[in-house]
Amino acid sequence: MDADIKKVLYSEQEIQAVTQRLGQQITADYQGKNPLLVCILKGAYLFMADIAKNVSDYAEVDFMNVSSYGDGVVSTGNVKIIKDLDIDVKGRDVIIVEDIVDTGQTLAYLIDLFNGRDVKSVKVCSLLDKPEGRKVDVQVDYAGFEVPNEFVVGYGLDYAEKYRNLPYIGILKPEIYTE
Ligand SMILES: O=P(O)(O)OC[C@H]1O[C@H](OP(=O)(O)OP(=O)(O)O)[C@H](O)[C@@H]1O
Ligand code: HPA
Repeated sequence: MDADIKKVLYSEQEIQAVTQRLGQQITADYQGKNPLLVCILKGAYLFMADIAKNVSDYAEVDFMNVSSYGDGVVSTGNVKIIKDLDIDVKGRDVIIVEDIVDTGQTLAYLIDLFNGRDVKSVKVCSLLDKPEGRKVDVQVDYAGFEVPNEFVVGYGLDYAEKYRNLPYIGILKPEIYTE
């Protein structure tokens, strides 16, 4: 699998350190509240587990599966809900847990959706931020690492469903995919 990776950007150890830092920040900011951590599947499945373990105050978790990339490396721009939340978000302090914010289209869609469902507040925690990919202006409140404008995989992120189980974040060799 490593043969498909051009460069490792962030090791498992570096990711653990950043999830600790973000978990501590969230714990401090939400003291006395009961935030709902919303994991955006599938990409955020590993990050969610690490963030949840590092939020030391009381928090609830729920899962939503949305997709807009299909099997390609370019967003279709059409965000589809594959699985919705189980918990009612009305009046809740929601923290969206994402693996990456790239064009920003998924996040813009989700923020609109949750505001329409009358949340008390909505913030965003993303392991990766790719600012050069942005097509829609969205803000990441808790960001792990900035990545360059290349297709990255690992630690939850896929190309055509592969590489999600890599324990690190790496740049995929361009010859592996076709745009
Ligand atoms: O900022 P954007 O350009 O919208 O990209 C970010 C989204 O794309 C990926 O999801 P994807 O649609 O690939 O589904 P997946 O999480 O199941 O892989 C990723 O997990 C984010 O949710
Ligand atoms: O760079 C990326 N890699 C994997 N999934 C993604 N979804 C948006 N950008 C990316």
